[in-house]
Amino acid sequence: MRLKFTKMHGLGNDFVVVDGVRQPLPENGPPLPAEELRRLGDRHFGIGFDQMLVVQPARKEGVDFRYRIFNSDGSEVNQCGNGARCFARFVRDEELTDKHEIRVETAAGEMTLRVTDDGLVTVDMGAPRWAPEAIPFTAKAEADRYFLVAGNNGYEVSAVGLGNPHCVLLVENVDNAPVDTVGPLLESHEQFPERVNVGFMQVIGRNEIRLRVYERGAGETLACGSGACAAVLCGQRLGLLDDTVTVHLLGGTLQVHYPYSSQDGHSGVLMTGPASRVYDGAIDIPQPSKAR
Ligand SMILES: N[C@H](CCC[C@H](N)C(=O)O)C(=O)O
Repeated sequence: MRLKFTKMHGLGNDFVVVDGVRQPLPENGPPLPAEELRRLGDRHFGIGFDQMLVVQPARKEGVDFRYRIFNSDGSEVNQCGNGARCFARFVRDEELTDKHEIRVETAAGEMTLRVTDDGLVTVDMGAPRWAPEAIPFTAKAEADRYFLVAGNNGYEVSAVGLGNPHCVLLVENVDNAPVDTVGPLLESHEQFPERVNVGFMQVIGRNEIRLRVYERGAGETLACGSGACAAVLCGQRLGLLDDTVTVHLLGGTLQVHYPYSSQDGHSGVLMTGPASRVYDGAIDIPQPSKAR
């Protein structure tokens, strides 16, 4: 099978976007066998990506599309902030829609994406989930801070869900934060039954932070949209941040705003940033051997 794809990125968090509207892809489950998806995600043996995004036709009223997200380790996940922006740009570039406001169904629920004339995209990431079981996270009770023991050390973290789980640590300076060591340690911490994205946040002021993220299923990325929202939410909960925050990531800057309330009383986290297209490609995928 020849698979057409588009390489995109949101501040260097990079994606292979596959069009499941005009290509025959499975409606559920991975678009490819997991080992093939991991091979394509490999930056030496494949195309290389942090996540694969699968764009699919809407399957219910009130939404324009559905899209699904696969980490480079093959795991399917429910949320990707940078991916949502690239999805919105993709469907407009491909003339699959001419809307500026796009409703999309994801495994985390429905989201509204707004594409503005300056090429930026604002994503309503939905309301934060603080209850441990909704993150999911194992804890006796919901709290502003949790103390995790990992290896021979203890770590104070905040935890929040945005359709995907996040924990956030405060650091003095992201430049020397222990992302490579503490990131993987906490990513697979037993109190996060579905693993977790780990954010290292340096507070510059009440409207500005620096952030690095060790992503679940992908390792450290140059940017993490849901991670940026999670860090702002945790910083607000700790009384350190105001409603609108500029988030400086390795790959660039996002604007995060919370709370806002739409006409129907919905209150979600708004994230605004760019979405970049790099190139279009096609690759031959071995057909799974037919069962004899
Ligand atoms: N690694 C994440 C998915 C991608 C999120 C990130 N790329 C973003 O922009 O939000 C997870 O396993 O939940």
